[in-house]
Amino acid sequence: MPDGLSKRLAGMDWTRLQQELDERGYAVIPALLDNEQCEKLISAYEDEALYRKTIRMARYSFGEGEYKYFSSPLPDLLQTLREGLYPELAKAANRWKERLGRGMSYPEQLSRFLALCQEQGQLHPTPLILKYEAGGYNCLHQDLYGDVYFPFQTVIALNQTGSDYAGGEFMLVEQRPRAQSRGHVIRLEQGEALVFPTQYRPVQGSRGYYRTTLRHGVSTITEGTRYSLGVIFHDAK
Ligand SMILES: O=C(O)CCC(=O)C(=O)O
Ligand SMILES: [Fe+2]
Repeated sequence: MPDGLSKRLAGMDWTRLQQELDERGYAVIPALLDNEQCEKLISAYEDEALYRKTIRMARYSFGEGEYKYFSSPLPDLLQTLREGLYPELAKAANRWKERLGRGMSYPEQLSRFLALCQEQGQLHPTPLILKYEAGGYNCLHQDLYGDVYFPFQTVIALNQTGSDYAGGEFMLVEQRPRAQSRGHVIRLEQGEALVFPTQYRPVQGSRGYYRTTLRHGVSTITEGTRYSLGVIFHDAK
């Protein structure tokens, strides 16, 4: 199964993705997973052996809904996603590091980046599956789990807006220096992935690049149940 995914990743239009990331900070990858892959992930939601931790969001005032972190070793599909997306995103991360004049250098391979996480005691995998029922939502936040962090993350819609649920748009809010915040609303189709900045992005200004701060969340699900898959690259303490 991940063979098809590896091919899909290898055949992607990475040039366009790089351009979109630079121009607006985020990029959509159409049909990254097929419906069967999405449905398999959803049907494994109750298979507790796959997960290391369940978070009920209301308990921490994170929102309303639930998510589960996959345990190590990650299922093949998640390992393939993380490994396959990382190298191109690391190129973008290093380019942004130059533009922002801050941050670490990102190794070319995921395994080397994860070794850096390990050195800082960040040992636990962070990919997660989220489930929101009607009334659910995810407050604006950033996913930082220690000193080492990767500046991009990915979320994949596992079911279909319109037929499986209504509402539940992905929100990205960009806080600009000494200016009002700008909001982006992204409606993802089943199997589509969104690559977005974990914390900052460089924006071209009249005197070079400046930095905006990003937070993401999910608007209220008004009907049905929404499932999503989060692929975060840095591991957690
Ligand atoms: O459910 C979503 O679309 C967003 C999940 C999220 O916060 C994440 O993947 O980091
Ligand atoms: Fe998140």
